[in-house]
Amino acid sequence: MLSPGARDVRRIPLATPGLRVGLFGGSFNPAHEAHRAASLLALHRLKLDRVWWLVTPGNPLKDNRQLPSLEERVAFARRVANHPRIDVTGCEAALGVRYTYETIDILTRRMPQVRFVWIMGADNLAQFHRWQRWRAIAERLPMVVVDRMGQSLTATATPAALALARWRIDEQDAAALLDRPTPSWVFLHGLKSPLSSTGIRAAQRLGVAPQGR
Ligand SMILES: Nc1ncnc2c1ncn2[C@@H]1O[C@H](COP(=O)(O)OP(=O)(O)OP(=O)(O)O)[C@@H](O)[C@H]1O
Ligand SMILES: O=C(O)c1ccc[n+]([C@@H]2O[C@H](COP(=O)([O-])O)[C@@H](O)[C@H]2O)c1
Repeated sequence: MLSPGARDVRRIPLATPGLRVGLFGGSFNPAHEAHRAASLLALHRLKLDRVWWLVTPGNPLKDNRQLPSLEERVAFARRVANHPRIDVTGCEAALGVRYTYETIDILTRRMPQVRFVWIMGADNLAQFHRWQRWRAIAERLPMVVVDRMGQSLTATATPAALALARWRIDEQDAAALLDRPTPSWVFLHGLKSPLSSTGIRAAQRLGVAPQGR
């Protein structure tokens, strides 16, 4: 049986009909300022009401043996997010899903009046063709890709980006993304943070300050 605290960690945030919600999935091992900055960039440029950080029980493409518990990652992510429009949840664990297609399938069915958009960093666009049912994800909801240091030029030349290229809209039309039929996606420039969880974990092991802090 789950403790009351664990239930809170896994709860789906509340959303009223018509709300514009960005879904930002991640390992958050640990959460850092670039996650917050990417969320705020998407919030402002797409005129979202909220961003939900979906702390994954385990990225299906990563080795998760060293992954801290969901409870620890959510608790720390909440401290980093610290924003009235960002909700942090481990609800994928409660829903019993790990693949993003399953997550969005459940959320869009349960909340048909909520207008969801998937948010990811440019490194994930470069891997997107390896995700389960990635084409179906692009058909189910609009997507926003946030630039990431070292990925600006290469990410848009990767298999999924090329396959979806004709549905990419101009960045200056980003605020209209949620009003368009899917597939539809936008690449947002304006964030070039070198922060990564990998770098933070390495810095913690070495006892030095992470790059970008
Ligand atoms: N510096 C950054 N700039 C833009 N997007 C980022 C940045 N860091 C993380 N993201 C995005 O945030 C989401 C969650 O990322 P994640 O929790 O894996 O952090 P990470 O820093 O990429 O971790 P790791 O180094 O362990 O892969 C992903 O979509 C990722 O692309
Ligand atoms: O659905 C998939 O096949 C899939 C494959 C790789 C990553 N994802 C999702 O991508 C998000 C980013 O993961 P990460 O580990 O890069 O932070 C997170 O929500 C993962 O569940 C999803």
